[in-house]
Amino acid sequence: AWGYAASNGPDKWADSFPIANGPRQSPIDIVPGEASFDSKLKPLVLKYDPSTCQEILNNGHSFQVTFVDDSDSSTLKDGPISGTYRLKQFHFHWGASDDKGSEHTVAGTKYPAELHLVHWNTKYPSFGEAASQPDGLAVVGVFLKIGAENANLQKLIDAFDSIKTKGKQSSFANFNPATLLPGCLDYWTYDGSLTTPPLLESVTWIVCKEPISVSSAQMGKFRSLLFSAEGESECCMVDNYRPPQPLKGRPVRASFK
Ligand SMILES: NS(=O)(=O)c1cccc(NC(=O)NCCCCO)c1
Ligand SMILES: [Zn+2]
Repeated sequence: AWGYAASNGPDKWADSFPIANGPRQSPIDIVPGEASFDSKLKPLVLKYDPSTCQEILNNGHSFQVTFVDDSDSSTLKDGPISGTYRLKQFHFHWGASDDKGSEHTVAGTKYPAELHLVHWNTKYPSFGEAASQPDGLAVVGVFLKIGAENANLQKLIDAFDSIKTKGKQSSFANFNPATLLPGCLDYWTYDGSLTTPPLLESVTWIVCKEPISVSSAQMGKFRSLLFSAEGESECCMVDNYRPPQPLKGRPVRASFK
């Protein structure tokens, strides 16, 4: 199965998922000077209902907070998209040290971690259906930068003891993902893909320019999670990021000057 080790990591994914070398793969290196300001881009409209927060789980690749998505309670609208996209889950990617970990990079700069808020287009019947459509998903990416301790991230970290190993999950209620958004919602947007297998080219990427803070000690807690299941030899969950992929002529637009 795929992972992030030398034997099954990003350089090997094309063996089982040939779309890995496709025309709209993610992540990318965002070069601000080459992005074009588009005045037609609208501000993001994110409406999240904490009561839709369901559980937190270790899926063996990251930890994920999953939401009830059977109604339009938690949605993303406007921005570069048309229609209504429902929040399904959010998760993170991070490094073994504070000098790497994000998937997108900004003019080559790597952040220590990146948050992905995953939404699916309600013109399709489910996440699974939407994930196979070119306009099926919209993922909001938020960079994490080392600085002050983040009390909102700490609520997630406090649940880590119950999801240390692959396959563990626990109930997680009343968390408001809006508390993880930066104050300014300026963004870059481009057409891309899932950054993990099956690497489906169905994602409108919306990457926020402004990072949120995380302390180095809090990053240390992220690194205490395990890729391995209970009873297996312990493998720290670190470096679960795909490096930037070729842009292949895609435009990157900016919502700001
Ligand atoms: N990293 S990401 O592009 O935001 C993204 C968003 C939604 C799904 C995925 N990838 C997957 O669901 N892969 C299937 C198996 C993952 C762990 O069970 C990646
Ligand atoms: Zn992700």
